[in-house]
Amino acid sequence: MEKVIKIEGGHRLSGTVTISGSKNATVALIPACVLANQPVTIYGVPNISDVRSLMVLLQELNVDVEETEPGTLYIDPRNMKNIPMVSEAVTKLRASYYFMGALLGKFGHAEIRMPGGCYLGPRPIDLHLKGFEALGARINYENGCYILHADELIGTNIFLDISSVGATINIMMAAVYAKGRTIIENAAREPEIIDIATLLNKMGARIHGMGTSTITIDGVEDLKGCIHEIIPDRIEAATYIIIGAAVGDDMRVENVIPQHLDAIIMKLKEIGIKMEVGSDFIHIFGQHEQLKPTEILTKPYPGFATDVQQPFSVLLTQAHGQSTVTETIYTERFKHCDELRKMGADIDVRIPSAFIHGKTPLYGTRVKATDLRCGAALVVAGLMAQGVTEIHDIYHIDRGYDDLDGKLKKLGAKLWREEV
Ligand SMILES: CC(=O)N[C@H]1[C@@H](OP(=O)(O)OP(=O)(O)OC[C@H]2O[C@@H](n3ccc(=O)[nH]c3=O)[C@H](O)[C@@H]2O)O[C@H](CO)[C@@H](O)[C@@H]1O
Ligand SMILES: C=C(OP(=O)(O)O)C(=O)O
Repeated sequence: MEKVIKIEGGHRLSGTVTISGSKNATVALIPACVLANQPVTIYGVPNISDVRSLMVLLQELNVDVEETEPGTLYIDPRNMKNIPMVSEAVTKLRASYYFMGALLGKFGHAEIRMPGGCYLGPRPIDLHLKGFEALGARINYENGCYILHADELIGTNIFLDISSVGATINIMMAAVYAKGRTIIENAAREPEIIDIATLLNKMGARIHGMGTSTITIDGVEDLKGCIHEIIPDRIEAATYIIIGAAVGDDMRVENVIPQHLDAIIMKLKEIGIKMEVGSDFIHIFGQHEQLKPTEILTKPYPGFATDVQQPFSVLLTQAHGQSTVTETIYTERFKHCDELRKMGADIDVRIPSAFIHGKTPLYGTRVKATDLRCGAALVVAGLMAQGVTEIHDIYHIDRGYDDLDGKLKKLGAKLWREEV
């Protein structure tokens, strides 16, 4: 027996949806909290399975973690024990690898098995490991487990060959207690990185330059507790804006930082979506004229986010003519195209690009969420399709979308979960 999401398509949506705290910030903020020597409270925590997996991992490390009210986590690492992280929970998400940087930074020692997360093609962690080594760590890989050890971490200059989000955050966490100054060059500039650095600075870290490609970390001796509110999820926001563009009559997406969505807003306007961009909301006006095709090239922030490419592609099936989506981050991130084809889309994939020929009607059928944003794409497609779409492997979707069903139902969508 498996739980699936069923969506009856063809209903127009309207009303307001409120965006939750950023998944990709949260999953790094939680491991970052163990660097403190006193309790930390974080607000705006999304109710997603990645957070529940991280709570299990904290408990295994004997960290006191409590959801004091919905969306608020109290994390007290004072009785923490640095035991090897080999449980199943590590493999449930990508971000468990942030415990490498956090534990290495705090204790000079970390043992952890290979993380999980979406399969988007190969996802090496060589840049994380090279960064730790540059700070003075020795790394062994034994029985499926990374063992990182340093008698002392010493600040140094680290140039990232690729501006990796994960490597930037992991190195930042390892370096907060290092002796002297660490400079990360070609650092990633994603808003989530600013959020993690802000949390660490509230604790007493000395990090500068976050949000630029040069981040400087001056090591400190102690990190205290603090309170922190997570930034809104720009990928969840983009997903609902795309839903508004696809099937909305008049939809308002609230709790967004529009600046984080500049590249996506530009593309939506380019294909013919009409919207008002407010200070912390985006209003999508319904019923657009014939959509125009476009070309998308995914890029690190502030470029077009790879995580949005998949749901955006669904919208492009409704544009008149050929659109091209080219991946420069994860060149194999096109599994959603196979599923969309089952629903009637006309898409050729020649890696690293997908060629989408529109406009084609979409029909409900049985499809599989092969990864998180493929799942999001199938939800968008299901809302647009004629008939009922049955989405399998929905655990991927639940990793990253807080109260998806509730939010969509409030907007007038017809969807439900069923054991099949
Ligand atoms: C939890 C989280 O925040 N996940 C996001 C994060 O993933 P993640 O942090 O894993 O992605 P990275 O920014 O590290 O990856 C960018 C590129 O660098 C490559 N690379 C990365 C590290 C490394 O050591 N070696 C290497 O070659 C990757 O294969 C990829 O081609 O950023 C991705 C790119 O915006 C998003 O799709 C994910 O949603
Ligand atoms: C790929 C993603 O997540 P993760 O890195 O956690 O697998 C995503 O959020 O689209």
